[in-house]
Amino acid sequence: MATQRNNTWPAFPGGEQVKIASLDTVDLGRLLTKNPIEIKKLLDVCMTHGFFYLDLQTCKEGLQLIDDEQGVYRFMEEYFAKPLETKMLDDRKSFLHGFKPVGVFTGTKESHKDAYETLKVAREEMDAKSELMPDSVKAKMELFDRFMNLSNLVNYTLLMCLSDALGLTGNARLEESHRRDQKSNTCLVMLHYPPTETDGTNIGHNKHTDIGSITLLFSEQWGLQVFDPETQDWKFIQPRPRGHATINVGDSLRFLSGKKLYSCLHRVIPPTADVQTEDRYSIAYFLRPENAAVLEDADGKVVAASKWHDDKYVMFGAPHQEQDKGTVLTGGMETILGRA
Ligand SMILES: O=C(O)CCC(=O)C(=O)O
Ligand SMILES: [Fe+2]
Repeated sequence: MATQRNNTWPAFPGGEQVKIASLDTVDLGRLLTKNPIEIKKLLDVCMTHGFFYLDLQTCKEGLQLIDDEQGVYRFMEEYFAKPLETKMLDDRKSFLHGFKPVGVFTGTKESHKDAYETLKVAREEMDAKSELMPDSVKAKMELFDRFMNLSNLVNYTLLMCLSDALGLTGNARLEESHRRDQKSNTCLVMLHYPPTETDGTNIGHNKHTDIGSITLLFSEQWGLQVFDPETQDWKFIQPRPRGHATINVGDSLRFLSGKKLYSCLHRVIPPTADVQTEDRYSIAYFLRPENAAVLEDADGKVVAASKWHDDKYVMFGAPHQEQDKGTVLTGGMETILGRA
């Protein structure tokens, strides 16, 4: 039985009525004890929506993650409030490590750039306690190490339950292409959407499917939207702070599952008509396959997981016209869902 720590979730800003996605909730405690009904439910949501809430309040690992989530927000408020010049010292011009300023990628609106900055910590650098990690992260090593380990445990639990539900054995099990001692692009990404101008050139986080296998996402604020194939429009995802994470399947897991699982199309827009009025924070832990894992993409092309990662990041920076020409940005899902 879930101990509900909080079920009064924030209302949409300004009291406006908006379309809200109806997502199922999966229980982490039940998955950890291999409850067959919960495992079946997990498979069903991953085959039909690819997006769901995960209730973290039903096991000690989840409760610790909820507490640490708050610690990470406090860190982010302090970190992103620093002057740009200071944050740029952490810019390693990398898709996997360090700081990225606002405006590197394409935004949600034609001829606009993105409106978010990020700080990334790769799992392999955390595992190696690498000196290359940002000093501010190293100063909070205990928090980040625990947070990333718990996020990893959650995503592996999902992966193992999905392997069970799909009846996979031996090397075909999904965990076998996500071995922790192999090189991968698995990482923690902290995202900050600063307030924007009315007529600014930066807006949102453009529509996309995630590159990797499973994304564990936290945010206490509105802005995330998912494309609903039934109604052919965007719906907001209700934030459920202090108790739930939002989980989604990414392209790599879709491809590894022989396209049985559904990699979901999503984006972030300011909830208040094109202008981000408050600072928005979100935290994503991206579990990705080993770099050498072999994927068959939406066009039937065989690619290494690391190449899919790099190609997709290059596409994030391309103009809309270019993005719309191929299947990379949305993992081919627009052919299935309809054009967003
Ligand atoms: O900021 C968010 O809520 C979502 C970010 C996201 O979709 C991503 O970084 O892939
Ligand atoms: Fe995403």
